Amino acid sequence: MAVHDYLTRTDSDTLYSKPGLDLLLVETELCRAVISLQGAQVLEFAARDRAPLLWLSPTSVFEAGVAIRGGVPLCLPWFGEDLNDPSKPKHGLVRTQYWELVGSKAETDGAVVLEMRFQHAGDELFAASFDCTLKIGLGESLTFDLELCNTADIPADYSWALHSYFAVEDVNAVEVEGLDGGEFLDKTRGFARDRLSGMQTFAGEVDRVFEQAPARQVIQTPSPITAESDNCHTVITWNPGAELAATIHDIREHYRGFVCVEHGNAFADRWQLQPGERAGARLALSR
Ligand SMILES: O=P(O)(O)OC[C@H]1O[C@H](O)[C@H](O)[C@@H](O)[C@@H]1O
Repeated sequence: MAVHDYLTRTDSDTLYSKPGLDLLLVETELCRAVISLQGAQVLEFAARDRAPLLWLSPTSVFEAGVAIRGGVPLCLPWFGEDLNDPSKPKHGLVRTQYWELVGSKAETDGAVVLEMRFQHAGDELFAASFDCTLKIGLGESLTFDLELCNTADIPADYSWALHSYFAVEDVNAVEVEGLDGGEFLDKTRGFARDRLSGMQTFAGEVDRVFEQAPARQVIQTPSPITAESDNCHTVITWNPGAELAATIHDIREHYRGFVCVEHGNAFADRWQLQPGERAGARLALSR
């Protein structure tokens, strides 16, 4: 398959009638996907004859430097608030920066792999320079292969997550399998430690960090979603619930349509990389 057979360069005006960002559209026998060059963020993915995997806010803005609400943003090199300096942007730097598409190829099984790259020079927000490659696999499932290299001459801590917004029929009826018995930090209660018994459900606001979490979760909703990871030790479960959602301009009443089950290495699982050291991880999502 030649590149132009499956990849179209487009923009948010053409696809969503909201000018502002350059997008990639991938259409193959196996799937349809939309990817934003800002953030290397997958916004839409549906395998052929399958329900859409991801939720993209109908009220998201598409503006350079502003986080897009939905899909799979990559939060890196810190996750959530920078605890040492809350004035820094939430969820790191890379989700609001333009990434370079450095390569694309079609595999023999028909899957398309896009290779995206972002290089950080080191600045006042994050002193260490780093080089980040994200290979996005678009086939029957959606896969991410992340590789990060600390290119600085100082050691640095990297805390990150692929912040998947999964499309669900009704968040109140969703159950997440694969976290039973896990200890978590409850962000809604000042990071209090607690332990989950049974399935993770979403009655109201949920914001939990599971360290050393199992590699596989199943999101039970009509047409279940499976997430399977390799070297992602942290799972974060999030939905703001009705009350908090009402204060978030690009969520509001739409909170019922998604659940976030995020995979990465944050908090105690963060990567501590020496100068020149690399680390990698993989995540596969399917429905
Ligand atoms: O609104 P954002 O900056 O995209 O963050 C959205 C959410 O991301 C994660 O799930 C965090 O654990 C939440 O605390 C946060 O509210």
